[in-house]
Amino acid sequence: MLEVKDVVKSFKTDDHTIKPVNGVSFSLEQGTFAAILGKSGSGKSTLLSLLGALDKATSGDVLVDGVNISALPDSKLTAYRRDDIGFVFQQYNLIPNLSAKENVMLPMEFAGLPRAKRSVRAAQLLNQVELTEDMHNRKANKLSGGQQQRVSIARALANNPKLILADEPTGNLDDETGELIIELLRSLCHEKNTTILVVTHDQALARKTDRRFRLARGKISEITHH
Ligand SMILES: Nc1ncnc2c1ncn2[C@@H]1O[C@H](COP(=O)(O)OP(=O)(O)OP(=O)(O)O)[C@@H](O)[C@H]1O
Repeated sequence: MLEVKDVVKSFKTDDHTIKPVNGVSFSLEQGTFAAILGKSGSGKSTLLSLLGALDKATSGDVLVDGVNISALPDSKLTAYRRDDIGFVFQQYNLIPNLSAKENVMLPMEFAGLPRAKRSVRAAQLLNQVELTEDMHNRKANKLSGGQQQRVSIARALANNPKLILADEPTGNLDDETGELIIELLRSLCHEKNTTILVVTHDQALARKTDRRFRLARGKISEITHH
């Protein structure tokens, strides 16, 4: 469902051009839990932003379910980001003074789902990520890190995306909470057949994935299957 073909991203600085992503190709089948690993500066976040259409590749193609997102006009990219991709961030990026449920309802509102349906679906998703009901109406800034990450995963699932992209989802959590979040992502992947790609330094997280891609200086240096 994801095909990345010879993708390059270059930036011009004052006196030279740098290529944080320099000819990356790989593919992922639907329902795969995959990780991108690599040292700091190896190009992981840049690659993730290309896959999520937060930035445009300089050359190469990114196909999601057969649609080449590198060729989509800007007007269609907004809909792609909203409908086809779920984002999970290290810092959760919730709206602090909205409740857990309101945070999850927000992307559904952008997608035009009627209010009553948004409310029911948000509650279902929060139950799915095992956030207890007494937390649903609690403001995001009154939740623990692990609880906030659960809300952010529920929000990522809101519009039933084809692909979830997660940048260091356990980076701000203690080991035990991180472990629970890893298990949650893994079960979502395998039970709901969602494709999840995480960028991580967390070895415990990487060990739980089905496929790992190691980046070094903007290129894939190693692929591991499990
Ligand atoms: N907009 C930009 N302009 C110029 N250089 C950039 C830009 N974005 C990223 N880079 C450079 O590209 C390289 C790769 O950055 P990237 O953030 O993708 O690495 P990373 O592997 O995610 O690192 P980390 O693990 O530290 O987050 C770095 O040297 C960075 O400085």
